This record gives sequence, C-alpha cells and structure tokens, in this order.
Amino acid sequence: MIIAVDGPAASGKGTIARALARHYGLPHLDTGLLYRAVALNVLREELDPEREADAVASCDFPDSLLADPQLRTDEAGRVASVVSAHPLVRAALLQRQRRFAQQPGGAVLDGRDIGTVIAPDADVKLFVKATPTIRAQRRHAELRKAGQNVSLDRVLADIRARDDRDARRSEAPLRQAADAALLDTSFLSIEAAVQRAISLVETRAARPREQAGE
Ligand SMILES: Nc1ncnc2c1ncn2[C@@H]1O[C@H](COP(=O)(O)OP(=O)(O)OP(=O)(O)O)[C@@H](O)[C@H]1O
Ligand SMILES: Nc1ccn([C@@H]2O[C@H](COP(=O)(O)O)[C@@H](O)[C@H]2O)c(=O)n1
Repeated sequence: MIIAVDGPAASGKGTIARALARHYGLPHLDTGLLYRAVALNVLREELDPEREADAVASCDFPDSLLADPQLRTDEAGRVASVVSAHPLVRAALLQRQRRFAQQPGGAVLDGRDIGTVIAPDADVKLFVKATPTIRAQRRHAELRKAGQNVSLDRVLADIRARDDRDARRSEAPLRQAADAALLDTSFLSIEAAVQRAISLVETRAARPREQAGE
C-alpha cells in the first residue's frame, strides 16, 4: 500500500506519516529532507539558492546527509522552499522519490506533491492542514526545544512566506489532490490526529478504485 501525506509546513504531516508507517509496518520517506539537503549543500558551498544552476549542482548527495541535524534548522527550511521552486531541482529529485514509493510492499511518503506528482496512483492520499497560527506555535515550541532562539512572530512570518512560495510556484505547487482526504489537525492532539488518519486510511484503502476520485 502506498500512502501519500501532503500539507503545508508544520501541519503535522510528518508526525502522522511516521505513525502510519509504524502502524502498517511500511518504510517512510520525509521528502522535505531531500529539499533541505539541497539547501544545506547550497549554504555550505555559499551558492545562491535563487540561481537554478547553483541549486541543481547541489542535488547530488548521499543518503547519509539526510540524518544531518542541520537539516532541521529554520534556515535550512527557508532555503529549501527557495530551491524547491526550481523545475530542474524537482526533476533531479523525482526518481529518488518514485523509486521509494514503488518499492515492493509499499511505503508512506510525506511532502507537498506526493499525491499529485510523485505517487498520483497512491492507494490512500491525505492532505493535512492546520491554521498558520497553530502551525507557528507548534514549530516555535519545537525550535525552542532544540535550542534555536527564534521569535514566534518570525516563525509565523516564515510559515506564511513558505506557504505562499510553495503554493504559487509553477512546478508541482502545494495543493490538495482531488482524491485526497482532508485532515485538519488544528484542534486535535497528536494521538487524536493519528487515530483519525488511521481511520481515514482504513476507509479509503477498502474502497473500490473507481470511487477514489469522489
Ligand atoms: N496534532 C498536533 N498537536 C500538537 N502538536 C503537533 C500535532 N501534530 C504535530 N505536532 C507538533 O508540531 C510540530 C510540527 O509537526 P510535524 O513535524 O509533524 O509537521 P510537518 O508538517 O511534517 O512539518 P514540515 O513540513 O516542516 O516538515 C512538531 O513539533 C510536532 O510534534
Ligand atoms: N515534496 C516536497 C517536500 C518539500 N518541499 C519543499 O521543501 C521545503 C521544506 O520541506 P519541509 O516539509 O521539511 O518543511 C518546503 O517548504 C517545500 O518548499 C517540496 O517542495 N516538495
């Protein structure tokens, strides 16, 4: 079974995707880490994230980079949303994600374009959302816990800017696939959000394929 989980920054999609992977015994890929890895390479080489050629030159990296804690910084997330708008960067990362999705037995992937571009035939698609203010509060708490000293206002501004860039780009913009189930986590605890996700997967996976677009 392939499960696609999309949504904006800090909506809780990664938390849900990891929990679903555990629940169903499936491998999980946080595709945002791939764009963050490109961003980290750009930053380390002091390249220009706005220049497509600089970003493309940073797309070749080993899987080991995906475990680098520097990927989780606010700065890496911001630059990731700049490099991810370049069509050639998306093209360079496409096959890596498709191979992961199509491995025998299935997989769970989370990101922005899993249900629309990477795995349009996924068995189950979820689109996770929460209000910008709630997402900013969650991300702020997470960054503070990790020792990053950043104001709530700055996190909220960053989330709004990222939402805007991710939704407006021409290539694979952030949007809910027509056949994705919407899951608003704004007023759900993590446990309640995960339970809701599992019940959506159960319902959707049991449906005949012709109903999937409804
Ligand atoms: N339902 C929830 N209630 C409260 N906190 C939550 C909930 N879901 C997730 N969180 C917390 O919010 C933060 C962001 O969640 P998560 O990393 O899952 O979001 P994301 O959508 O994957 O973000 P990103 O796109 O930036 O990777 C984490 O600290 C997580 O523990
Ligand atoms: N499938 C994806 C995943 C991510 N991005 C871009 O990367 C940025 C960082 O992603 P996080 O999920 O780690 O926050 C994000 O803002 C997107 O610009 C993407 O384009 N497609």
